Amino acid sequence: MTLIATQSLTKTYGNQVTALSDLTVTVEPGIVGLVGANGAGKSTFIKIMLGLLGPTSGQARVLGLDPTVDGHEVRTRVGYMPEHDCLPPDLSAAEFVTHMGRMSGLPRTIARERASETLRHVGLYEERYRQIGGYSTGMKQRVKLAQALVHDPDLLLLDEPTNGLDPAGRDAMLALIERIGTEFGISVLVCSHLLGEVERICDALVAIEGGRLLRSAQLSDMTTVTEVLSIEVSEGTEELAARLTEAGLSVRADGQLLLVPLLDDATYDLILTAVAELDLPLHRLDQRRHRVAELFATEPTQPAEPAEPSQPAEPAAAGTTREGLQ
Ligand SMILES: Nc1ncnc2c1ncn2[C@@H]1O[C@H](COP(=O)(O)OP(=O)(O)OP(=O)(O)O)[C@@H](O)[C@H]1O
Repeated sequence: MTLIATQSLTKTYGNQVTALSDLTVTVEPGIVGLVGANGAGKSTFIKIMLGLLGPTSGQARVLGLDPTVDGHEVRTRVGYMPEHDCLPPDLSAAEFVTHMGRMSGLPRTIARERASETLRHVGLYEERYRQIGGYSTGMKQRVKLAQALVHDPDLLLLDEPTNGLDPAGRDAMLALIERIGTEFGISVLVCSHLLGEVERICDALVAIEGGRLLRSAQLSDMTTVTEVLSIEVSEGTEELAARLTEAGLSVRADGQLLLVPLLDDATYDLILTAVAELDLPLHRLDQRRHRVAELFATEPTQPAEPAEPSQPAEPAAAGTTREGLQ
């Protein structure tokens, strides 16, 4: 079942700011990244899906429901982790998550049990009776995740879940989201301006820019194999580069890697012969895959609808990363 489907969705704030513009997209089950620079329209998108904001024009369906009409039902089936800190400092995590469970319609005892269970899933079981005000940023993010999970939703909407976390905290949060998606079978839409981060855990990506759809695809379709061989030796990289150039190959260095166009099978033979003759420890020799960020860096914008001749879509600057999307 399609989780989210929008048709020409547009949202303007006070006739001045266009946060979403003619956005037509579908989100299928799995872990899906909604990526875009700050201000691209991700939070607006989520709030419309939850029925917290109405669109200016266009339609949205979430789990087959229209959030402008069935907002309450949508919110009972969807968990939401907001971007900003919204936690009461003088309540314990157990009290707060139980309260949120009650707000979602769970009976008192069930809400208490589910709160303990979800706090265990997010790794806060031992700390659950401490006041939230004394928690670290990472712990607060986990409380926000627990309250989104407490009513056992079919879909989680997470707005910048790694905000404010250090690298280890980010890794832990991403691992937790991945586990929720794979082990619990709950679909997740993760909003982030950090493309390199979400691509690690997502099955599919939806990229938006200035409220418009940039690209929507399965991750596997985005990481296509290229006609370039990537070579890594533990030592003697420069020596090998020189030898391959002598052999007539066009060699490009990329950090510790050497990149060589794959012309035919003879290219493999030339490389293996050079490595053997120089007696170098070969660490890796494989066909390079595009990284997702490279695709965003070099491909022109694909408008959702054909652009008006008078208003051509602006291509992305070749060879640069999109501003703010890291
Ligand atoms: N309540 C509002 N009133 C006016 N403009 C708004 C409002 N909320 C958002 N905007 C504007 O709409 C645009 C999209 O904002 P939105 O918060 O949806 O983007 P975002 O991708 O979630 O970015 P961020 O991660 O920085 O929140 C921005 O230009 C923002 O300034």
